[in-house]
Amino acid sequence: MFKIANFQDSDVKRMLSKLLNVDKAALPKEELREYNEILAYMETTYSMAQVCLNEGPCLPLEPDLEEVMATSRDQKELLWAWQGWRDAVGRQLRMTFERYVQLSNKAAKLNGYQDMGALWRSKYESDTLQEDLEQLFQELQPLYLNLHAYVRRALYRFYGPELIDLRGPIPAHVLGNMWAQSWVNILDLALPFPEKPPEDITKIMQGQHWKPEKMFQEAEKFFTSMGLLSTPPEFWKNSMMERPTDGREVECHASAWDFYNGKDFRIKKCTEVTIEDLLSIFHQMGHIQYFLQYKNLSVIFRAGANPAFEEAMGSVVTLSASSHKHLLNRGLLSQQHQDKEEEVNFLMSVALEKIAFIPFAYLMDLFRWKVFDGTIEKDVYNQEWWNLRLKYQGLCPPIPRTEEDFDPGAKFHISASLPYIRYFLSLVLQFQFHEALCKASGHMGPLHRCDIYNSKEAGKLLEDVLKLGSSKPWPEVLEKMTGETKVSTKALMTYFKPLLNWLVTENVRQGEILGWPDFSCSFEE
Ligand SMILES: C[C@H](NC(=O)O)C(=O)O
Ligand SMILES: [Zn+2]
Repeated sequence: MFKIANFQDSDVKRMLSKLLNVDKAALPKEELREYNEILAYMETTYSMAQVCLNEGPCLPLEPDLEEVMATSRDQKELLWAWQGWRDAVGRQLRMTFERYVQLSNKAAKLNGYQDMGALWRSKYESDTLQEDLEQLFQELQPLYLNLHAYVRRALYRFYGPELIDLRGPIPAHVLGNMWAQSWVNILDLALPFPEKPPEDITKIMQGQHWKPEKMFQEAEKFFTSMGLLSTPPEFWKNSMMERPTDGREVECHASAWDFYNGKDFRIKKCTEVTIEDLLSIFHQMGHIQYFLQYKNLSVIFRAGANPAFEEAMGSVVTLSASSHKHLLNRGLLSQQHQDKEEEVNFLMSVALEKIAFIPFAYLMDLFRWKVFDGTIEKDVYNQEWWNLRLKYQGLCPPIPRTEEDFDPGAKFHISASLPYIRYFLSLVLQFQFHEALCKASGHMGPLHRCDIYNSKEAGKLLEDVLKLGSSKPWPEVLEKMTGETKVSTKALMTYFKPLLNWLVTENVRQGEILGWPDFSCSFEE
């Protein structure tokens, strides 16, 4: 055992403190084997699960069940997919998850942490993390509550009062997504100016015969246009860009991989030719760019400044890539000018993706931290999950749930033991980064019209940050990029200001109630 205090050099001290945490490897051999079996079982159950129609085919999550959740407007069909997925996955994982929690906490204690939640939070090197997160969430609440009330009204217009209570939570199966974490797929029901619908970029991509490889090339071109690094030949040879057709069972949830040899970097994704998948590829390419930029650091520093930085790097590029200016420039839109109303429609589409996500991204680890620290005991896992879904997202299950169910297990990151607070922090950080990079690129005008494509100045600023990996405390890295040492919601609020103004006016006009005072979950008879 070495005493870090005896060392002077700050880099050496930083390295040693990181080396001290060996995570699961601290478990005795037998329990480590059991832990790995448990993780393999949870991930395999998730990736192999299908939901079968009475007569006829069984549907996997990607692309089939996600397609149903995104496009069906028949609430019975939506309920079938929603319930079927939770029966096929969540229910199967419940017992295993209880043992996963025990072994995880044992490993955490062996590394000197109170529980696994404390070990996960330690990656942010802050003893005020939870208070800071709650503060960020409170600042974003008005934006979310206005969006929730507006979308609830839109769903009420379509599904009627027997399904939607204008003073209550929204049933979780009609929001266009299996976990109601992104509502972008019901934009058609919630378009502020329906007489000016946005062009369908997926249709344009398919009309132009886009293929998965071209989507990856398009994302890489964005990074190289800024003077950043291109991917090595191994990337194109070793990546899995489509679901295999040779019968191999794969985990389709997109991911990026660093093989830590300076040459082998890969993305695994079951790509469909859609705008949603194109933006997801930009996100994954952001991970790859981070790997490339820090590949010459000592291996202990080959990570993001904190996990949220890793998620934000791809997402910040996506903010430019999804802008009207960029899509027009890349031939994916034909309509030159966007008037004020079309701009509100555009901001609504971004808000349905990003603002709807806020409470979901926050509660995913609020739930797991409480499970790890024992606040949530195993015989109430599911009701506590839904208490959080009601409190933070204003959602209800579409049908009664019991403790036979384990609905959190139906989300990939819980079956794969992947922490999630990184996505909440990334949501705020990516707008802070976007504002800084847009400024560096010389952008003038509203933040939501900025596109940093081709900007060498923005590329240089990004490169200086990416190269540092996790070799410096993240506040120092944040200051290098933005001049600030604290995560701030200011840039996000600036980006959505025009939409919030419109939403508040619209909700006042409709006499909407913000929130869900009728908090009970009424179930369809
Ligand atoms: C937001 C998160 N993205 C990712 O895993 O790449 C998710 O899909 O839930
Ligand atoms: Zn990611």
